[in-house]
Amino acid sequence: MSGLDSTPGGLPVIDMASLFDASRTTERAQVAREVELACRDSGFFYVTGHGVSGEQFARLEQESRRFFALSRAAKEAIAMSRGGVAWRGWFPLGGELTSGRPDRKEGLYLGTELGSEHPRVKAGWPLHGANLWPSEVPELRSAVLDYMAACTRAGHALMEGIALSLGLEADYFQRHYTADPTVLFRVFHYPAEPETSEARWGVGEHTDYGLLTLLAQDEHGGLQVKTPRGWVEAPPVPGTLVCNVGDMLDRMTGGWYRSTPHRVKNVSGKSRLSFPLFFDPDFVAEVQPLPRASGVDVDADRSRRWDGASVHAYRGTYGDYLLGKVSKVFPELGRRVL
Ligand SMILES: O=C(O)CCC(=O)C(=O)O
Ligand SMILES: [Fe+2]
Repeated sequence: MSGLDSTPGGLPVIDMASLFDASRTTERAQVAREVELACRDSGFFYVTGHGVSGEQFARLEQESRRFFALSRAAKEAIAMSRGGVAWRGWFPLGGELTSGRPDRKEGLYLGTELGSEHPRVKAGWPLHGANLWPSEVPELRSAVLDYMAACTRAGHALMEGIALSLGLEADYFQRHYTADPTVLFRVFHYPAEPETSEARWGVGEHTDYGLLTLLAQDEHGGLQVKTPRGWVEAPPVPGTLVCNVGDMLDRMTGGWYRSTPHRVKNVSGKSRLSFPLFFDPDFVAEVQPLPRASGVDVDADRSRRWDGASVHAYRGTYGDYLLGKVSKVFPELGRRVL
């Protein structure tokens, strides 16, 4: 427990424990109010009571550090180019272009572990398949899979809180979008930059694509969020996850909840690790505006959207939207899949 109500930059810290227990109606209603305030303001908030243990996080961090310390050749053995259409594996520093420029980070792309017998894998669906694991750090596999399982449970619970905050039944998202969520997970390493360097962006300004992102970060910091009051730091708070609204929730709510631009610059002088889990709609879901009955006027707030209306304009499935986005940040892979 952090014991904090908010970070120095004003991002709220919400105890979400009651979202795991449907009988705690009063507390859940209170959490829903806090979630609503956060989503109406910056679209960013921290959570405690998320069910990911300190031990799970510590193992994830430790094994990830061991992975990034491997030689380039060892990391290249699981390069993304070997992951095929599943879009998994390691990419080097500068290998991803979040806002059209190379990011100052390396990373490991992961997701729901699906075997070759899974119907979607058999049918060759992009972004579905097996993760690539480094043979030199075999412990990384269970550390990642345990963490992802716990964090995905937190994602389901949080979506109940978000549904309640929008005046919907708690299981609204589960019923319509996330019975089989698209879960992508990344392990990022932002190397220490020399103090004199013009510190380029670790990740350029962007919004996330899906419903909700749950991010664990080490103690070094560097994440920045564009709030209505300007850019603020989202500093590390031990034991918390940083959550933010993605484009699909913005789309469903007509901008009532905001998918907020954020970026990373590692100025700590240390090597920083972060672990975003993207909790997103089923690949085949067609994401629709919320029912009017929820009381949210999905048209009213469209103009608040930071980049005009792009997330509201597209047609198709979440998978189509995601592939369009991913092919911009990884042009090489995009050419292979699309
Ligand atoms: O590393 C971080 O703190 C944030 C990463 C991020 O924004 C992303 O992967 O979408
Ligand atoms: Fe992001």
